[in-house]
Amino acid sequence: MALYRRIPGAIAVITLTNPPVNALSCTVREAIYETVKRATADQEVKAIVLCGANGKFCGGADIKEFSREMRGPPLVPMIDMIEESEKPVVAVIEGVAFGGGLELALGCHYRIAHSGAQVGLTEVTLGLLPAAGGTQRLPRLIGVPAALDIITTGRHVSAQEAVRLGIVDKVTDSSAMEEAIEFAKTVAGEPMGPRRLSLWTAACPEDLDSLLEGALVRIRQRSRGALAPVACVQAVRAAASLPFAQGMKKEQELMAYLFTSGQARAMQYCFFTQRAAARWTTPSGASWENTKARPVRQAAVIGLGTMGKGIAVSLSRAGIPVIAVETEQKRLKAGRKAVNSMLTRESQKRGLAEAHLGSISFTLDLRKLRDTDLVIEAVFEDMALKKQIFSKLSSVCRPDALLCTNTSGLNIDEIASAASRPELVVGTHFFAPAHVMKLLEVVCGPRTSPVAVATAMQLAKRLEKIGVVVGNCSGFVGNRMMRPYTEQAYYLLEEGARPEEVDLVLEEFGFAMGIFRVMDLSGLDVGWRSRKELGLTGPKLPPGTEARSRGGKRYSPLPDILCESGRLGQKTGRGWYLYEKERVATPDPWLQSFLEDYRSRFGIQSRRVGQDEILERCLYSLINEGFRILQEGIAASPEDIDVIYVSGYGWPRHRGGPMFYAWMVGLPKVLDKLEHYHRTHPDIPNLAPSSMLRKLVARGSPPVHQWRALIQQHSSQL
Ligand SMILES: CC(C)(COP(=O)(O)OP(=O)(O)OC[C@H]1O[C@@H](n2cnc3c(N)ncnc32)[C@H](O)[C@@H]1OP(=O)(O)O)[C@@H](O)C(=O)NCCC(=O)NCCSC(=O)CC(=O)CCCCCCCCCCCCC(=O)O
Ligand SMILES: NC(=O)C1=CN([C@@H]2O[C@H](COP(=O)(O)OP(=O)(O)OC[C@H]3O[C@@H](n4cnc5c(N)ncnc54)[C@H](O)[C@@H]3O)[C@@H](O)[C@H]2O)C=CC1
Repeated sequence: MALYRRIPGAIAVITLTNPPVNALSCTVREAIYETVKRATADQEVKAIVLCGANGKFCGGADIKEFSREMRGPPLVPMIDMIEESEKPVVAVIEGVAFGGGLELALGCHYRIAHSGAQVGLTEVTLGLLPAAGGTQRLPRLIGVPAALDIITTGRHVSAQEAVRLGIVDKVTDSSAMEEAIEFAKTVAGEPMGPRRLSLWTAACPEDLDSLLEGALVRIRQRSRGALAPVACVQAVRAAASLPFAQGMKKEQELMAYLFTSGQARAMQYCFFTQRAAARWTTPSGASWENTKARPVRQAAVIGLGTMGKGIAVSLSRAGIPVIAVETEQKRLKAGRKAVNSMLTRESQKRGLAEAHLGSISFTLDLRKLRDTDLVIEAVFEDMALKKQIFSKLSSVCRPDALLCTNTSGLNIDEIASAASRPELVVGTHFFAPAHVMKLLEVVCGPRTSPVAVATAMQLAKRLEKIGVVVGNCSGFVGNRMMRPYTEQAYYLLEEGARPEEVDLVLEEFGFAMGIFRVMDLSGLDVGWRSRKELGLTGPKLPPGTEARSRGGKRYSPLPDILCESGRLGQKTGRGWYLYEKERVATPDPWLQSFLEDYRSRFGIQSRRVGQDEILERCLYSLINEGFRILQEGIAASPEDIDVIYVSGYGWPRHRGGPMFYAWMVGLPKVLDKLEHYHRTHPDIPNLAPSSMLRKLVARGSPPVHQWRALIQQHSSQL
């Protein structure tokens, strides 16, 4: 709702009141209409101040209403009514003004913000565009280039930047409300015509076409295949070239197109599932509601390699003092140098004084960890080494210290068996680069206590990451699902495809990089080491093992052969691609002839593999593994799997995540295709459709949010 009150000085104050973010629900819109009409009709009122309750102006339209039939007064005429008011309307922006919230403020004649506030037209992140006049008013207010950037990225703009750009008229460190009231008194009675943005003309550069073309290029790089940012560019073009009314018409047409698109549905699904992941539960009844996290006042990181460095930076950035441990002086020195320069870059980027960062001390002595509340181990992926460290930690650390491992797939329970308090051992699987990537898989072993889960999830929140609780199995959720996906990619090469063909299909789907480019970037030796560890290749492989079969199942030795010949990816200048210029992947003629020789050596008839087959075999095998994970209770819900893929593996947000995508495609189609590919390749067992998929199809393919009820009938590993 919106509360109305009169205060001395002939001011009416209208307060949006819809916790937690004062979203513009049907009731709120009705109340705004009514209160603005009341204020404009009241002869005693000379100016109107519009604010939000509880220190937040407005989080925009009520996203929950998008999936229902629209009721109540629409936003556009409501904002027009405010703009047309003869009495000045001053918006008080505290907390946030996002999406429809900022559009509402743009309809007001003045905007006064608190210095801690943020504004933004965030609709593009929900698969939409700012369709309450935002695409037309913002370019008129701040010019086309700056508006184009804000509208197509949906980025959050600080109050300081907002005043610099002219989005708000004034920023204050003290009470924005008081400032706005005083200001309103000074402008009461002035003509409001010049303050109506709909009457302005957008300042437009001469080279408008090249500006818009440049934006489209960046959009294709950032989010290939996404409809909303492209529609945003079209709407801004309308603002630059058409009168306001015609621009508004274009905005509405584009919105109608986006609103009913599967992409908008997928992105709104992502918005809610990301938040739902924090509400974890385990079948034992433990949950985020009934389990208190332990306070973390000091943390430690063991190992300052690729991951440890980023983890230490993340902790420090959250204001947590860190002790970083290495094995030898040289590595410690290198780690310290790298961490310090990352922190300097961070503080420059965020405009933070270094004093706001948690201090980091560096040591070779594990005994220095006696007072830490939480330790994160990030040493080599080696079970014996990890067990040795956990055993030492048990004797060095306080008995209640939480012991976390960053293993990317080893058995948490086996690691915990080396600790004296296995219930305080939990997996905290960060993703590279750890100070950038948002995902944190919180891996719960059979003996992990609820308090350990709660503390790790609380840590995720403090580090501004998205924590998702998963069960203990080889590769957990994310990496386990990657295995069948990468295997299919190798098999496709064996059968006749080229790496660049596979990558192109995946990039057209929306991944920022195809799988072969990803492997080249992270290093082919990562998977090679793990295959050697598993005895699939290398010295542990029993003599006489067939080259293309392991345990009666198909196996591709292609990546092993590449590694054996020193092709480890970007770092060696060649892998699946050639890198003559740093980081620029070019198809390698050597690889092409190597693949031809390989096929003829093994009598494989090369064929043209179609784009549909590439996409279906890669994605459906990954999705099928997701169904198995659900069936085994390794993930609590399909939504959790989707959050993991969108926030940790570059799955395009506008496709919702693998499980949501499967539902959008149609579960019967996914089942059909898997059956077909499994018939064609009976030696690839993970193409056999999982029983969970069959069950869902048999139940009529219910929407994703109903799967959880079916899954609960299965055992859970959480
Ligand atoms: C605001 C935040 C920054 C707050 O963050 P934080 O404090 O961290 O809290 P959260 O955990 O994120 O949120 C708390 C809680 O609130 C819920 N929530 C947040 N925002 C909203 C919202 N806007 N609506 C509903 N609920 C919201 C959130 O889900 C949490 O609850 P939980 O899920 O239960 O845990 C942060 O929340 C944030 O960033 N929020 C989103 C801000 C945003 O993106 N806003 C934009 C919304 S879209 C918008 O405003 C669009 C428009 O204005 C356009 C309007 C035009 C509409 C016209 C429709 C015309 C259609 C024509 C089509 C015709 C089709 C046909 O022909 O049929
Ligand atoms: N590299 C990646 O992309 C990811 C790795 N992981 C996991 O994170 C862990 C670390 O991986 P990386 O950082 O890539 O390894 P890395 O090889 O880059 O670094 C490991 C570091 O640990 C140090 N170390 C080894 N033994 C030690 C000991 N006893 N005490 C203190 N330090 C010791 C080494 O000196 C080295 O600096 C592994 O378990 C890995 O599986 C998880 C997610 C992603």
